[in-house]
Amino acid sequence: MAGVSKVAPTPLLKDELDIVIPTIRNLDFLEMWRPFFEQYHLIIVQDGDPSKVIKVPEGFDYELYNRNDINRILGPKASCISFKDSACRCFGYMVSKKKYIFTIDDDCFVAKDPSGKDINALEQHIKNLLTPSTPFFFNTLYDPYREGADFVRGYPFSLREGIPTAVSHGLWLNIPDYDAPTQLVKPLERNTRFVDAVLTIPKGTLFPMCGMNLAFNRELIGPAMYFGLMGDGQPIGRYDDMWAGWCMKVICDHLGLGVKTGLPYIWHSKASNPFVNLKKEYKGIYWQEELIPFFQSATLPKDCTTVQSCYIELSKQVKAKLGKVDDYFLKLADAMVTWVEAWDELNPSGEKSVENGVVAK
Ligand SMILES: O=c1ccn([C@@H]2O[C@H](COP(=O)(O)OP(=O)(O)O[C@H]3O[C@@H](CO)[C@H](O)[C@H]3O)[C@@H](O)[C@H]2O)c(=O)[nH]1
Ligand SMILES: [Mn+2]
Repeated sequence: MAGVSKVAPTPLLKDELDIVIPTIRNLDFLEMWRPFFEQYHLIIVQDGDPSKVIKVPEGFDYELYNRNDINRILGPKASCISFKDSACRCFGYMVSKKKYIFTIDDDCFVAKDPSGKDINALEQHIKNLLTPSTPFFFNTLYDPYREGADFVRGYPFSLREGIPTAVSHGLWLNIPDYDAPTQLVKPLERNTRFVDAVLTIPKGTLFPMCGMNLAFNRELIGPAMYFGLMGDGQPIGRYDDMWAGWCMKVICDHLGLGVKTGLPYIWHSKASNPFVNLKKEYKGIYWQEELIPFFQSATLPKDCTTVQSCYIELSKQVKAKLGKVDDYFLKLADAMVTWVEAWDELNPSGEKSVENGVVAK
């Protein structure tokens, strides 16, 4: 029948996906997401003062963890979870028991597509995660698995099966995720450009992963999604998601897992203070000129076949090669090990080998 879509509806995955929200404020923003989120279980990671009561709108199914809970559950290993920084969200990844995670900031709202339709960001992330990635050969018509697109002429048929997708990185309308210097120079700049595309990030290419609107397959890559030590007592902030993205991408490339970026968009409503951000970021702005070459040249041994073993190996290389940049990286390397130990303690199902993107049973 004309006009009837032959495309299967996107599975809800409502019992296989947790939504992780780091927060220091009441979660009124959930009202706007209610049509899309109400069927899902939320994991709220309350940062800052644990005695503050976070109000969650009625009708949502959630568990909430504050700093007292984190300390109680992890004991001394809680030292690897940041305090007074959105990096605390990774505790939610660790305590979840679901296959998929979607994490979103509490100042991110439902965006509209050019037709004026509300964007179900979660549905698009699920589509991205359930369809393969193509990191080995670039498809010029973007996502070949999308309705109305395909592989173009010259695309090797031997590569058209693609590989499993581990991470789906969404974008933001209105306030873009700019660094502090850019925010200072362009305080009024707003992102109004809706680009209707999903791209696989090619193998061997790093990217700046933003934690604001992000989903991933926890079973494939969860142990690598450590949002590095930031915030209280740390010399740097706002590089938690960047650190996770660089470690994750090196491991995904090694294990044959894919990473996508593009749709879905959310509406990012609040620009954090650029001066506060500059104070948090400034060391990272020059450190990253040494960090990026480190990750670009990082190689993992063939016998690293699990995410955990890859991550531990990476932490050793961080300690050996980045300790000279600053003692902070010696502490971060240790925190990476603590994170994996804590992960395995809370997720005793054991390490699983990943061979060419396929998790061993
Ligand atoms: O100490 C804190 C501060 C904030 N949060 C929660 O984290 C997110 C993000 O907070 P906010 O929107 O105020 O900050 P942004 O600068 O826009 O954050 C984005 O930039 C990067 C920071 O690393 C990251 O990609 C985004 O988070 C909100 O949910 C706050 O409630 C916190 O937990 N602790
Ligand atoms: Mn924000």
